[in-house]
Amino acid sequence: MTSVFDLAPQAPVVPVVVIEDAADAVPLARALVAGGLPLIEITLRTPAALDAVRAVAAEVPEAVVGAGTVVTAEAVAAAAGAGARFLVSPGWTERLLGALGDSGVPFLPGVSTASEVVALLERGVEAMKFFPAEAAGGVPYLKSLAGPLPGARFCPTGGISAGSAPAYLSLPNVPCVGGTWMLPPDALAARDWPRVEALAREASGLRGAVATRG
Ligand SMILES: O=C(O)C(=O)C[C@H](O)[C@H](O)COP(=O)(O)O
Repeated sequence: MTSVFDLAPQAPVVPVVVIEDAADAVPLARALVAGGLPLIEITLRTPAALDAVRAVAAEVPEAVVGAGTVVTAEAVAAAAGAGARFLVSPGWTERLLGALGDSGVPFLPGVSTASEVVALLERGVEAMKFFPAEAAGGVPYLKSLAGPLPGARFCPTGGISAGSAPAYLSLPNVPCVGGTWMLPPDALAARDWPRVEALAREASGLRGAVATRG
């Protein structure tokens, strides 16, 4: 199955969106895409989330929209039905993993310990979300996993900022990071899409910053 990491390999950052009004989804997604962040995770934390996924899938073809906070088998079916092209969960259980695998949609189950990583590798899953990234050990933790578990690749998410993202992106086992810093609540409340686009553009340049730093 296609890995989430192959859906938009040029995008170093996955914006994690919490949406209150589905009508905001399309302009918000367009701003993120224009800023260079086509991979967009809409969390299933609000009643508007599935409509938002549906709208972006239908109206913003340049975006690769996914669903986050997918914690039940029922949510897997709902998100896939709404057109989510990838699914993200903060954790996993056997039942959830079974539903994710059966959906045919690329997914990132969340892990925060070495044992969980081993358990997923044992089940043939190599793409994972590292959550909550900063609270669970951050860059030193992921650096420590790279030696014994080089097959696992992570999208760290949780507490990451524009300042801390480059250190994550410099790790060999981190193709991208997730975060909300390009979506400040006041900009969303004001529907300030140009500001979101500018912050997205800054975020999309972060891998370049890592590369030039060597
Ligand atoms: O909703 C989910 O499924 C989650 O796992 C939580 C999100 O990844 C974090 O809420 C990211 O938010 P920041 O910490 O602001 O970057």
